[in-house]
Amino acid sequence: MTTVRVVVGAALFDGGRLLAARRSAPPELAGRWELPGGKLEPGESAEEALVRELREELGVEAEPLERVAGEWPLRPPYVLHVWTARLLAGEARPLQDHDELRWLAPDELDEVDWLDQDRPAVALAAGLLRRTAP
Ligand SMILES: Nc1nc2c([nH]c(=O)n2[C@H]2C[C@H](O)[C@@H](COP(=O)(O)OP(=O)(O)OP(=O)(O)O)O2)c(=O)[nH]1
Repeated sequence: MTTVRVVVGAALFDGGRLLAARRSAPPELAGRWELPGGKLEPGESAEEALVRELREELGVEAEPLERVAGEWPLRPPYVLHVWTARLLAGEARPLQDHDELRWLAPDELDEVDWLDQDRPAVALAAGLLRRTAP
C-alpha cells in the first residue's frame, strides 16, 4: 500500500478577495490556475507547510485559519488539502512556480481556468469567506 502524501493549497484571502496563481510548470499544468502551496515536508504540519510555501512562492506572511472539509486526489500518491488563510504582511509576487497572480472578488472566481481538482475546493473556500466576511 502506498502512503498518501499531502499537498496543501492555500485559499488566501485579503480584503474579501481570493488569490489565484497561474502555474508556470510542469508543461501539463502550466497556464492553469491553482491555490498556491505545495507538498508537506517530513515532520511538517499542514499549517507549517502552508506558511513556508507562501513565503517561498509569494514572499508573503500568512496565517492559516481553517481546513476546508474534503480531500481531492491528484497524481498518486498525492492528495490536495486546502486551508483558508489570511494575508498578514507583504505584497504577493509570483516568485516561484507561477507567472501570474490575481486577487479575485467573489463574482470573479469563474474568470480563471482553475485546475479541475481545485474547482470544488475553491467553491467551498469562497462559501466560507462569504460566511465569515464582515
Ligand atoms: N500547490 C498546489 N499544487 C497543486 C494544486 N492542485 C494540483 O493539482 N496541484 C499539483 C501540482 C503539483 O503536481 C503538486 C504540487 O506540487 P508543487 O510543485 O506545488 O509542490 P512543491 O512546491 O512542494 O514543489 P516540489 O517539491 O515539487 O519542488 O500538486 C494546488 O491547488 N496547489
